[in-house]
Amino acid sequence: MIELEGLTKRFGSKIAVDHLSFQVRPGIVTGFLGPNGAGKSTTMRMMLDLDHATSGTVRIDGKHYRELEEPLKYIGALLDAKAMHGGRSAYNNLLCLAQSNRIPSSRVDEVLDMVGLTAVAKKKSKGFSLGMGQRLGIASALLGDPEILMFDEPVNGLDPEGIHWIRNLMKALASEGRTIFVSSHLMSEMALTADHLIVIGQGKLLADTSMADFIQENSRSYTRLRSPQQERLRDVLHEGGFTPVETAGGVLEVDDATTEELGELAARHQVVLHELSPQRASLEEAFMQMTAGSVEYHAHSERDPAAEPPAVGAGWGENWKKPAGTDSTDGTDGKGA
Ligand SMILES: Nc1ncnc2c1ncn2[C@@H]1O[C@H](COP(=O)(O)OP(=O)(O)OP(=O)(O)O)[C@@H](O)[C@H]1O
Repeated sequence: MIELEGLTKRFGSKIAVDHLSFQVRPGIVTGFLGPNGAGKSTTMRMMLDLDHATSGTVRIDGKHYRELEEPLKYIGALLDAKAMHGGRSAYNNLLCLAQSNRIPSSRVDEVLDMVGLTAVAKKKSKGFSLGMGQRLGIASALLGDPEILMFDEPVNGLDPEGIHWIRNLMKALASEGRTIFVSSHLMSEMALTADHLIVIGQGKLLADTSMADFIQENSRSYTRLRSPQQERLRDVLHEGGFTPVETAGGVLEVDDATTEELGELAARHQVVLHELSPQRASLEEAFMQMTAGSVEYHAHSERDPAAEPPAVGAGWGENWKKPAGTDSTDGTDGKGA
């Protein structure tokens, strides 16, 4: 378990992290999202005591990082894959880390095997590709067999097989009851990996919620219907009390109805259906929805918001429906569930 309470970091006049309070719970993968410059890396660095907090606290299983006797055995982290000593082999990089943390050298072989680097264990890490460097960074995070693991952009530079591997690794580690905290800019990847989301913008907590609830509350879900008897279908839907909206290609879209209701209605009136499909927005679309109407979007209103990336800066996330008691604007952030 990781617990943040009122965590704040100032760099001069810049507030990078602003009274953040949340918990990262064991047994699930918690995703950490926010636009560039939101304060994710600074938050993670403070969790590991690499940056000193201006105010507030972080507790790792109830203790401050500095109070952990052998920290690698409590918390492992991949923050910067390039942090390894390039002149040393992958094996020696891990061996040095193991020896300085009283971890048996046999564990080095185990983690090299886990990340698929056994064949290049004796090669100097400066010759490694970005993906191999990520794997070495993940190996170092796993070295102490910690209960808590933090990964900052772990899929950076990984090929599809590597992405699949890290996704399954994180899920497997979580299913063993470990606490997994991961940041990523790849929304599609995050949607497949994380069970819970912590979202920040401009250093402030915007959301602390399950993945399913986040998508549900920030997007429209509807049913798509196609039929060779389109006009008849439209009439039947109207008679059934629904309000179909016709879109391109003769597709009808209906909100607030289940596929069962619509399918049975069509069957009762002997209308042939070629498509009856529930539509649920992706995590990325939910983000677009969350940021739509923000101050920045109004500033660019002549352009199509759907073609824009999520807004960064003032107003980011204003549309998020915060759970009661999580208002961070007054500096008294509520804790997440
Ligand atoms: N050492 C520093 N000195 C001054 N400002 C800093 C420093 N480190 C971070 N910042 C600023 O703090 C803010 C948060 O940065 P941070 O790197 O934590 O964001 P992030 O969410 O990790 O961004 P990204 O997604 O781009 O990695 C940014 O405005 C950044 O410019």
